[in-house]
Amino acid sequence: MKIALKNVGRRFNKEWIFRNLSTEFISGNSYAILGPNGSGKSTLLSVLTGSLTPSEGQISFSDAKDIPVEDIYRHISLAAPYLELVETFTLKELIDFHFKFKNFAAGVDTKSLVSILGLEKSANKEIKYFSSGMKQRTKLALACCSDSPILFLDEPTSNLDVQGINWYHELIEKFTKDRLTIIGSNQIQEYEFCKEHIQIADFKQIN
Ligand SMILES: Nc1ncnc2c1ncn2[C@@H]1O[C@H](COP(=O)(O)OP(=O)(O)OP(=O)(O)O)[C@@H](O)[C@H]1O
Repeated sequence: MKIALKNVGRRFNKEWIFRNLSTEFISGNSYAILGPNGSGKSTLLSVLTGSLTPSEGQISFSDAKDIPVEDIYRHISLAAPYLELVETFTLKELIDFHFKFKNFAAGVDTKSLVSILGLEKSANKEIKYFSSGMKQRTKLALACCSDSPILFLDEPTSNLDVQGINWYHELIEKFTKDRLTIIGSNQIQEYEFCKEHIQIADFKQIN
């Protein structure tokens, strides 16, 4: 799986968030998109997931052959602060719902996913009663335990305590092999395993 960008830029009104970004994201590698609050990490992630169109330049998705942008969602899993869970579902119902649209990663099923989460006692609890850390773990586990070849994680450790951050590292270790993993972050503990770094500031232009 490959995502290729050629001179890609995105602006909102007259403000360029980034410009002249040419790079490739390739399966088997992990990439960190870095920058302070408001620099454009989520904007670039939205372009890479195909949910936001570049204002200039070209983006292409390919596996053995080209994948049209309107189909790329089939190949992607995403966990992000702006993605809401269905609050009226219990954890088990949420897992069943999610995996109507995605397949489980090898060796995972509903029971083992609840166990990976360490939330056996909350399997029948509605998501609206989950703490913010429990919700964040759930988002990460749903994304990581899906069999999609591309994994996007935006601010993956938000709301996680030290124990939760260690749990995140184990999840990454177990479920990112051979995938294309892209992390939007400004915290080292979220992306220290990523060999490739993209600093949004390197693609800023003064208006
Ligand atoms: N739909 C939009 N319309 C106008 N401006 C927007 C829109 N979305 C984002 N922006 C602007 O783009 C810039 C980058 O925002 P973005 O959310 O990508 O940053 P970020 O690096 O992810 O920030 P954070 O670390 O705080 O999540 C900000 O100035 C933001 O106000």
